[in-house]
Amino acid sequence: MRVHLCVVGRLRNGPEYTLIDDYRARFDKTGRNIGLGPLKIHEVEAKKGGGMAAEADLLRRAMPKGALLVCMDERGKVLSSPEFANHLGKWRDQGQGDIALIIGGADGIDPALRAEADFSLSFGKMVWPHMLVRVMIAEQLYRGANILSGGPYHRV
Ligand SMILES: C[S@@+](CC[C@H](N)C(=O)[O-])C[C@H]1O[C@@H](n2cnc3c(N)ncnc32)[C@H](O)[C@@H]1O
Repeated sequence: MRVHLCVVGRLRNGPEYTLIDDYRARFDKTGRNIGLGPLKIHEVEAKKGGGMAAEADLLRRAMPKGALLVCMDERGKVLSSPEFANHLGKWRDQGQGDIALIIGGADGIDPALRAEADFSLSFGKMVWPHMLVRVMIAEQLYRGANILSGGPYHRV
């Protein structure tokens, strides 16, 4: 199951970029044996003043047709890491070819796109900067793949 991280705004070689790339590589390596990956990152940027609706159009175009749509949203469902891993495993086992994880920009995700989501995932009620959310979800994808593969990375 291919995973697409569709995000608003471009990161240019900052510290977050290095971390995301590290977790992306680890996810791909671990996921390869268990039918997960690769993780692809799609950065979109609307013209200045385009607003959430313009960003939503670009995000819709960035995700593959038929992808399961997961919106990152502080109002969404809070999961433990094993629960998130189970969701990944369930979607994979259902034969889902692609999932798209969406992270909004400074104004958030357009409500119309949020309403289209198959699942909304929250990292808690606090609002995090989108660059950090990218790092956090990349890490949780790697952690989830490790849990599903029986690896030692996740310890409670
Ligand atoms: C700076 S936040 C935008 C917040 C915006 N004020 C809103 O109401 O949606 C940028 C993006 O990061 C993600 N995000 C921020 N905090 C989050 C959280 N606690 N859980 C899940 N995603 C979060 C969401 O995708 C959000 O659109």
